Amino acid sequence: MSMIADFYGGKSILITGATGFLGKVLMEKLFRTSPDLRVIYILVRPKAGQTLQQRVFQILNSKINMQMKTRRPHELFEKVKEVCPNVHEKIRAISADLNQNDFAISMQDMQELLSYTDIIFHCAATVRFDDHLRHAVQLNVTATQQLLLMASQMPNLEAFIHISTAFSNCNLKHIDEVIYPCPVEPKKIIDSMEWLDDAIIDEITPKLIGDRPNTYTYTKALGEMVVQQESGKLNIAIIRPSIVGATWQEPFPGWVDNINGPTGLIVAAGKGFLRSIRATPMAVADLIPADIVVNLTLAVGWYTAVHRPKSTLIYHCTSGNLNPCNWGKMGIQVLATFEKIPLERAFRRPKADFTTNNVTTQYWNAVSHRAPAIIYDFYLRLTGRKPRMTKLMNRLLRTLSMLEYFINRSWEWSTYNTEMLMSKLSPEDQRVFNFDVRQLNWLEYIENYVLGVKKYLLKEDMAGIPEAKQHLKRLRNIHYLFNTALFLIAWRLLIARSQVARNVWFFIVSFCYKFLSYFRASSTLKV
Ligand SMILES: CCCCCCCCCCCCCCCCCCCC(=O)SCCNC(=O)CCNC(=O)[C@H](O)C(C)(C)COP(=O)(O)OP(=O)(O)OC[C@H]1O[C@@H](n2cnc3c(N)ncnc32)[C@H](O)[C@@H]1OP(=O)(O)O
Ligand SMILES: NC(=O)C1=CN([C@@H]2O[C@H](COP(=O)(O)OP(=O)(O)OC[C@H]3O[C@@H](n4cnc5c(N)ncnc54)[C@H](OP(=O)(O)O)[C@@H]3O)[C@@H](O)[C@H]2O)C=CC1
Repeated sequence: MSMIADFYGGKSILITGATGFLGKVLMEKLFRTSPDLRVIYILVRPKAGQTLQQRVFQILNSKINMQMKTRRPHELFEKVKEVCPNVHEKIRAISADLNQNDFAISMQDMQELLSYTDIIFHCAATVRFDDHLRHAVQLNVTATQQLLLMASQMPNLEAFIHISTAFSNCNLKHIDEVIYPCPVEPKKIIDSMEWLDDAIIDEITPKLIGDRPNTYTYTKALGEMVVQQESGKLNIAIIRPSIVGATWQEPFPGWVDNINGPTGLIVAAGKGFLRSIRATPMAVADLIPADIVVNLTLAVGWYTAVHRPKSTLIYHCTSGNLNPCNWGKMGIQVLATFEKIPLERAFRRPKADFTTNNVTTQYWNAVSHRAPAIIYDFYLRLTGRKPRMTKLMNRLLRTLSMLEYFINRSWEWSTYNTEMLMSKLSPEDQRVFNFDVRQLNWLEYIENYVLGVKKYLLKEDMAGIPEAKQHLKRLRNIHYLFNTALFLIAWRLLIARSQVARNVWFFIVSFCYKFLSYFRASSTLKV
């Protein structure tokens, strides 16, 4: 019997960010392992044209692939529906916007949340690297502060689990499971965001974030400080995952549904848009599968509530120190998988190289990214269609420039608390809530990741693989034709303009002619 699964039975659980990547996997695992939980409250903001019910429906139900008109196998909540057929009755969606005062939650809903919540998992955040500081502070800092205030009014609350990121202190090389203070107090930052105008905020942002690369990592660090300062009598724990990737094993290998982190680049490589990337092949690729993060989160929730550690414990959910893999190995495996299982309608053949300095990066960006996009847009214009490739390529290059910081450095995260927790679990819990990253086989994981991107994110049918391979062959022929034509044109132009080139050309032609004549003569003699 799993003690952790048992613990969540009958509980009322509040999840923020449940419509996000990690939130969905968390909810799925909770329902699958503790189908007798009382309710999961999810704070959901209404989105353009969608009611709350429609958003919940979208999480729970398989999307129909309109091209195939069939229900696709393996949607996220498929297994849950077997063990918990009334799952939709156990999700209580509460209209809430974390950017608003009191989250704009109705009085009645607030009363219900305060009275019944036993555990909080705070996953909501803005994960954009380029978010305006005001917005990033509002969501990653102020909202966390408000949620803690709410939590302090919950008489039944047993644990508050805050999801941060292993990169909140990415300005350091070695990171321990402690909170490192930022120079300016979060309260001062929150206050200043109230009265400073956008232009001044823009001006001071680089000074505030200091040696961190973006507003995301900075505000996540401030969020941790807020958690520490406002913890009061609450039982709190912080989890710091590194780069969250597709699921490893559960509920299915390779499940992923958004383009954050490496996923977007995997798609770009598979579709042939991404041809070169500025990355250090030997740098540690600290990826961590989403199901490992979720298993650790649920174990931490149990441990924090039951064992009530005296101080706020921080748990690193990283792979680098226990089972390292590097970007070089990862890139090779991604491309090898696309050889076997290509994506449909690729723009070019999947083939990408790592570059290591600014000059080669600029060169390959011009030759392999910008030039093909301009040529393709020219072709689209000629055939009366709207050009779009240059815009898409510029977006990709912007994304690459934002991710570069993370793929050209290595960090060391200590994992004492995480390993301590693992040793406290029963063998059954170690199996059901496995977060031992040492058991992960990277090559197998990456292959499943790439396959998952094709199946779950892009919703491509496996039956289309032969056609996708055919398409790649056509692209290869076009590539050879194009290169030959380019060579001939360049040569013709050179010959027209340069006496030296002409001389070289005549020398080569006469040499070939003599060579052939010699062969012809010697074969005639033999006869
Ligand atoms: C040699 C072969 C190589 C093969 C590949 C090898 C893999 C190497 C991978 C290396 C990756 C390294 C990643 C490091 C990440 C470190 C992470 C730190 C960990 C964390 O804690 S944070 C969580 C991660 N966060 C992110 O990843 C967010 C990063 N993204 C952004 O900040 C912004 O999106 C970005 C990059 C600034 C781009 O902004 P913008 O140009 O404005 O574009 P949009 O965001 O508007 O989106 C464009 C387009 O995509 C759609 N979109 C956006 N997000 C999603 C989503 N989550 N799911 C689905 N679709 C999404 C969006 O709607 C837009 O579509 P349109 O149709 O409207 O144009
Ligand atoms: N993905 C990763 O690589 C990593 C993630 N993390 C952390 O994990 C957590 C979850 O990340 P992930 O699932 O990937 O992120 P997602 O972007 O997929 O999800 C973010 C969630 O926050 C919600 N949210 C955003 N703004 C608001 C708002 N104003 N009001 C209510 N809800 C809001 C989103 O809701 P909506 O659907 O309405 O947009 C969504 O549910 C975050 O705290 C992140 O910092 C840490 C390390 C790595």
